[in-house]
Amino acid sequence: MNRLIIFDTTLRDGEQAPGFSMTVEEKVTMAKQLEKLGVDVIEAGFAAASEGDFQAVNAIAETIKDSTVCSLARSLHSDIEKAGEALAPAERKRIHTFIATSPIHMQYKLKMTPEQVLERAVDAVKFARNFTDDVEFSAEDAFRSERDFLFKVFEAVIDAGAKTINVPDTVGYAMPEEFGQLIEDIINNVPNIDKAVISVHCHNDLGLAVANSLSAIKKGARQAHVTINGIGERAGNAALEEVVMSIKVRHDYFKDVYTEINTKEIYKTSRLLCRITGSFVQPNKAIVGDNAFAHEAGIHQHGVLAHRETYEIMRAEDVGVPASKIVLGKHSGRHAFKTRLEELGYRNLSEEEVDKLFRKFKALADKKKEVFDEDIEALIFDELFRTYEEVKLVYFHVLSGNSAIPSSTVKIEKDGKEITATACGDGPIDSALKAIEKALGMTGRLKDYSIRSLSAGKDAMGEVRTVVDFEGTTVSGKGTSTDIIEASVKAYLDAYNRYIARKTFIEKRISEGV
Ligand SMILES: CC(=O)SCCNC(=O)CCNC(=O)[C@H](O)C(C)(C)COP(=O)(O)OP(=O)(O)OC[C@H]1O[C@@H](n2cnc3c(N)ncnc32)[C@H](O)[C@@H]1OP(=O)(O)O
Ligand SMILES: CC(C)C(=O)C(=O)O
Ligand SMILES: [Mg+2]
Repeated sequence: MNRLIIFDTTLRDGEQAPGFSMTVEEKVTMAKQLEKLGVDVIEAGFAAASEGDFQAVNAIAETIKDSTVCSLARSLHSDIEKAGEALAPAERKRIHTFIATSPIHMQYKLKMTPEQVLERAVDAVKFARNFTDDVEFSAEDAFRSERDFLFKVFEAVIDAGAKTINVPDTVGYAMPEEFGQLIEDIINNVPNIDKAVISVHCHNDLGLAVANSLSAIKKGARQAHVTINGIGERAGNAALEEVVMSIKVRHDYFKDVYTEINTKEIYKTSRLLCRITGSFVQPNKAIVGDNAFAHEAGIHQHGVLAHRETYEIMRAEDVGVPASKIVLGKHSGRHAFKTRLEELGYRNLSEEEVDKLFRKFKALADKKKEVFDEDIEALIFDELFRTYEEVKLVYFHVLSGNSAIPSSTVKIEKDGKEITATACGDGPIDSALKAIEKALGMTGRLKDYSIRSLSAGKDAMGEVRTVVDFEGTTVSGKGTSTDIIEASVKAYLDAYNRYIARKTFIEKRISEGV
C-alpha cells in the first residue's frame, strides 16, 4: 500500500522535448541504466510514432529484465497493436493508452463528444488487454477536465480492465493543494478505485511539477511519472531525483511511503543522460546540479566542516555524488582555507603564516571565479617559501603528422644549466612530455589531463591542467598558451616545480625541527 511505483518516462515524454531525441542504441543504453537505478516501469517510447521508436521499444523489451517495459498508444487499435507487437519480447510489459478528457481538448483537438471519448477509452483498454494484463489509462489534461466526467471515465476504464489510472496535469496548470484535492476527490468519487493504482503525471510549466506530484502522493497516489533531470515537453516533467529524494529525506512527512530506487545510481544516470543528449543541468539544479553539494560561503563552510548536517540535508554519497565540495572563492572564510591547506599537506603553518596566505588568497579570489589547489600552492611558494630555483622551458620543437612518428626536442633550464632531450611518443603531446622527463631525469605518472578553451575563436588561449604523481607525491600543474602542446609542456613543468617546492618545504620544516 505504501510503495510508490516509479514510472520513468525519460525515453518517451522526456524524448518529446526539442533537442532530446535519442537513437535506438542510446535509448537501450539509457534503459539499462534506468534498470540499474531500480525504476519500476520504463516507458520506452511510443511504438506507433515512427519505425525508430518501434525499434527502440522492441530492443528495450528484449533487453530489460527487472523493470516493466511500457509503450504509449493513442486510443486507437492501430497504435495499440504496434505497442503490443513492439513489447512482445518483454518479460513484463505494459500498454499505456490515453485520450484527452478536458472540454478544450475534446472540442478543438479531438473533435469528439464526451460520450465518444468515453466509448473510445473503454474500447482502447479492452483492446489493450488482448496483449497484456497490465494496462494503464491516462485521461490527458485530467486537471482541466469536468470532475464528474473524469470520475465516470476512470470508473469505466477500471471496469474495462485498466490496472492503473493516470491523472496528468498535461499543461502544468495545477497548484499543489488543488492537485492533492483532485486525488482525494478521485478516491472518494470513483467507486471501484480500490481495483487500480492512482498515478500522476505532472508538467513543470509553472515550476510545480514536483510539488504537485508530492501533494498527490501525500493524498494517496501510489505511482509517479517522472523523468531524469526533469526533462520533458516544454518546461519538462517532475524530476525523478527530486521526487525520490523528497520521499526519502522527508520520510517523517510522507510516513511509510517508500520507493525501491537505488539512490546511489541517481547521479550516474543524470550524467549519462547529459552525455547522450548533449544537454546540461543548471548548476543549482536540486540533487544533481554541480552546486547541489558545494559550499563557497565562509559561514556555511565553517558550519559544514564542524558538522555536515548544519547545511546539508542529505549525504552526497547517497545520490552517488562523489563528495560534497568546499569551493574556495571570494566568499570563503579562514576555517575553510586552513582546512584546504591541511588537506594539501601544509599542516604545520603558524597562525601568522596562515593569516598572510589568507589575505593573499582573498585578494586573488576577488579577481578569479574559483581558486584551485594549484593557485593556493602557488601562493604558498611565492609568498612564503621560495627557496628553490624553478625549472624553465627554453624551447620545444615537435614533429608530428598522420604519416610520421611524433618526436619532440625540448630544452629546459635547470639549476643554472641548459639541458636538451629528444623523445618519440604516441602523439605530439606524449613525445613532448617524454622529452621533458628525459631532460628532468625523472619520470612522472600522468594521473589526469584536461584542456579547455579560455576564449572563443580558432586562435583561443588553451589552458591545460595536469595531475602528476612524482615519486608517490601527487601534484597538479597548469599551463596556458594558444598552442596546446606548449600549454601541455608548461603544465607538466609546473607540476614538477610544485613537486620540488613541496619536497623543499618538507625538508626545510624537518631541518627546523617542526
Ligand atoms: C500529452 C502528450 O504527451 S501526448 C503524446 C505526444 N506524443 C507524440 O505526439 C509523439 C509523436 N507523435 C507522432 O509521431 C505523430 O503525431 C503520430 C504518429 C502519433 C500521429 O501522426 P499523424 O497521424 O500524422 O497525426 P497528427 O500528429 O498530425 O495528429 C494527431 C491525430 O491523432 C488524434 N489523436 C490525438 N490524441 C489521440 C488519442 N489519445 N486517441 C486517439 N486519437 C488521438 C488527433 O485527433 C489527430 O487525429 P486526425 O489526424 O484524425 O486529425
Ligand atoms: C500521455 C500523457 C500521459 C502525457 O504525457 C500528458 O498528459 O502530459
Ligand atoms: Mg506529458
